[in-house]
Amino acid sequence: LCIAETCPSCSVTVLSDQFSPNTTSDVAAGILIPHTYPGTPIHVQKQWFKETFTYLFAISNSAEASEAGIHLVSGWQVFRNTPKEELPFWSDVVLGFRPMSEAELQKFPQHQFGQAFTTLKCDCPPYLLWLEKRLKASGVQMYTRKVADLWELHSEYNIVVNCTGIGAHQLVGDEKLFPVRGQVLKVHAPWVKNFIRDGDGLTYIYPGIHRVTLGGTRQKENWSLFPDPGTTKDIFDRCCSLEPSLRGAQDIKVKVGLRPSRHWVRLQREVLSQGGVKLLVVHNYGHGAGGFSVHMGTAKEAARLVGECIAALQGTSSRAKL
Ligand SMILES: Cc1cc2nc3c(=O)[nH]c(=O)nc-3n(C[C@H](O)[C@H](O)[C@H](O)COP(=O)(O)OP(=O)(O)OC[C@H]3O[C@@H](n4cnc5c(N)ncnc54)[C@H](O)[C@@H]3O)c2cc1C
Ligand SMILES: O=C(O)CCC(=O)C(=O)O
Repeated sequence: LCIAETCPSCSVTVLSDQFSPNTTSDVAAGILIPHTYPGTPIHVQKQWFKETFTYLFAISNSAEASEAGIHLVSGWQVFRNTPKEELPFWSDVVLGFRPMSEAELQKFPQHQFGQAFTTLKCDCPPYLLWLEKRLKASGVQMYTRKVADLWELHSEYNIVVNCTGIGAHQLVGDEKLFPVRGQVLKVHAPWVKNFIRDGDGLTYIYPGIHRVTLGGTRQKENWSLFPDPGTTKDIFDRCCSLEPSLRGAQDIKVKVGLRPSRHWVRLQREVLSQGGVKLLVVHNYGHGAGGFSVHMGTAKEAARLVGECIAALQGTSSRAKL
């Protein structure tokens, strides 16, 4: 979408073996709380987060908000022990970040420190459909197709943007990319209005417009997409210990996704070449546990790299497919 919007002369096609609701992004809780990529400078990560926050905040303040599934949510991140770093790098991007008061902490007898703030939350399946609608309105073509090798696209396209998430492990043989399996529950509990996140990152409760997401697990190198019933019970019990009223939650649905994890998001240009023929590639994958929180910032950077590729192509003769 960023490419279609920033480069109207390009003809953009989306190829994917799965669309919503069958992607990792559909499983995400969709909360805007960044995770840290150890291999990326913090100021860059902050910029990605800020751009994403600003973009979604504008949607949350528009008539599109409910169709796009975006809303503000306030809540608490609680810690059993006071963390070394009391101010995360994103604290001045979210709204109203402050330490929790004694009165608020009384709700969490097992925790001794906490942070209160307001952030954005997205119901990912409606958001993805909303994005698809905007893509189609911009004239973008969408086809179901599994790509076995990027090179197979060279005769049809000048530039390939690789946003395949965990699929890049097989597609480009990236050994630095690994799955971190996450299981979550989506429940009906409309009285839960505030988010609660245990600072260890394992247990969280995120109310959305229609359902509340309860999490979670972080299982490195586990490729299983099958829900585990023992894990479902464990997640439910952990969440009920943070918010006992959840015992009354109904219609529990279980989802599993594989976080496309890497020490840094692979956001770079590459030139593939065979027999003197070149294919320009922009990679944008490896967003791990925080892909939703930085999606617009990284998409803008990917679109900028596509702009560089176009400039390079304009200096050559292979412009026919643009
Ligand atoms: C349980 C869980 C909870 C999460 N919660 C949050 C959260 O609250 N906040 C947050 O910021 N992040 C969260 N995340 C992380 C977030 O979901 C990911 O970072 C993000 O979804 C990655 O998006 P993506 O588009 O790169 O990958 P995907 O959503 O997996 O999309 C990749 C697409 O590429 C297609 N594809 C792959 N290989 C090929 C191929 N060879 N040919 C054609 N198409 C291909 C796939 O079909 C898919 O459509 C969560 C993740 C999980 C698992
Ligand atoms: O970490 C969080 O609190 C949000 C959910 C998430 O990003 C995840 O489970 O990976």
